[in-house]
Amino acid sequence: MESSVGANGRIAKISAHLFPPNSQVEDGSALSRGDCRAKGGAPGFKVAIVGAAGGIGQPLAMLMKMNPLVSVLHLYDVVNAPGVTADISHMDTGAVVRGFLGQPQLESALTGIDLVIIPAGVPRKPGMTRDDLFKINAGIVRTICEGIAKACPKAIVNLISNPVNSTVPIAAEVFKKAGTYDPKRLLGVTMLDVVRANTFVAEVLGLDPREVDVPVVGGHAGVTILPLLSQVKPPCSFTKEETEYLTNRIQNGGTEVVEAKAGAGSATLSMAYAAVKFADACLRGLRGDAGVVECAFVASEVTELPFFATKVRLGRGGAEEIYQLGPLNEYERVGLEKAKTELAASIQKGVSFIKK
Ligand SMILES: NC(=O)C1=CN([C@@H]2O[C@H](COP(=O)(O)OP(=O)(O)OC[C@H]3O[C@@H](n4cnc5c(N)ncnc54)[C@H](O)[C@@H]3O)[C@@H](O)[C@H]2O)C=CC1
Ligand SMILES: O=C([O-])CC(=O)C(=O)O
Repeated sequence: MESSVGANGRIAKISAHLFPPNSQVEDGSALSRGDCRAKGGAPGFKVAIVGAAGGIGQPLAMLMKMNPLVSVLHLYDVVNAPGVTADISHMDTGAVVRGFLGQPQLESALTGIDLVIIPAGVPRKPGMTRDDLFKINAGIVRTICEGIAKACPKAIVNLISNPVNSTVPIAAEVFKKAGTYDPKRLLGVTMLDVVRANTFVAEVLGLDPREVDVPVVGGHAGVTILPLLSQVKPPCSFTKEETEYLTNRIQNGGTEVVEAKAGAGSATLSMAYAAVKFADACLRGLRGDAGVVECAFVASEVTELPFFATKVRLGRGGAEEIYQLGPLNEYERVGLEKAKTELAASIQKGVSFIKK
C-alpha cells in the first residue's frame, strides 16, 4: 500500500490515507491508489459516526460527506462498515472517508476526532417503548463511551441511541469514571423532535416549515417531549384542540413512524436529516460562529433534574450556555410536571446501570 514517486515527483500516500491498514476496503485496481497524487489536508473537522452502517448511520454518513465543514469522516460499525465506506468514499466532496470494522478498530476510529455521532444500537418495533431498548443499548453505549474516554476525551459527543433519557446519563457516568467528563461536550440529540414540531406546526398554520421555530424541551420519549407552543416563532396562537393535537402528534412522532414501518425499524431518514442539522450546528459552534442555538438534552440546572433538554448555545466548548425555559402557560406547566416525573426515573435508571 506504500506510495511510489509519480512523473511529477510528488509522492502519493492517498492509498494509506483513504484505506488505512485497519480499513477493510480492498484495492483491486491495476493502478494502485498508492500511485495517485495526494491532496493537501483540507481544512475542517474530523467526525466519526459510530453505527455508520445502520438505518440512520448510512444516510447520516452520506450527508456528513456532503458537509463542507468536515475534512475527515470515520465510519465505524460492528458490521458492513467496509461496504458503506467504499460506497460513500466515491462521492466527489471534500471529506476523506475511512472505514473501521469491529471492536478492535474502535480506538483507531475515534483517535483524533473532534465530533463523535452515535446512532449505534437497536431500534423499536411496534408495541415497544424506547425504554424497552435499554437492555441492549445501554451496554452498547457504555462500550462506545469507554472508547471515547480513551481515544478522544475532548471530542463533542452527539448521542442518538435510545432511550436518550437514559443513555446520556450512562455516557456521563462512564466519562466520570474515566475522569474525562465535561458536561458541555455531551449532548443527547433531540433535534428530530424540533424538526417534527416545526413541520407539524407549519402544517397547522399554513406556513413554510423553514419559517417556523418551535422550542421542544424535557427529554426524548412520550410525555417527556414537551413542545412549548406558547413560544413558537413567528408569534401565533393555537386553539385548545390545535394545542392538544400538536402536542400529541409531536410526542408520538416516533411511534407514528415505527407503526408505519410495521416492524422494519424506526425513523432513519428524518433522523439522519435531524442529526446532520444538529452536527452542523455543533461544528459551526466549534468553528467559533456566534449565535448558534439548538435544543439538546444536556446536563442542566434549569430544573431540579440533572439532565434536561432546552435550547443551548453551541460554541468551541460544546453547550456553552443553557437557556432557561421562559414563560410557560398552564397547559405547559402541567406537561412539565408529567415530563419531570418520567424523566427522573429514566435518568436514575441510566446512572444506576453504571454505578451498580
Ligand atoms: N435520538 C433520536 O431522535 C432517535 C434515535 N433513534 C435510535 O437510534 C438507534 C439506531 O437506529 P437505527 O439506525 O434505525 O438502527 P439500525 O439497527 O438500523 O442500526 C444500528 C447500527 O448500530 C450498529 N451497532 C450495534 N452495536 C454496535 C456497537 N457496539 N458499536 C457500533 N455499532 C453498533 C449495528 O450494527 C447497526 O448497523 C436506535 O437506538 C434508535 O432507537 C432513532 C431515531 C431517532
Ligand atoms: O421512536 C423511536 O423509537 C425512534 C425515535 O426516537 C424517534 O423517531 O423519535
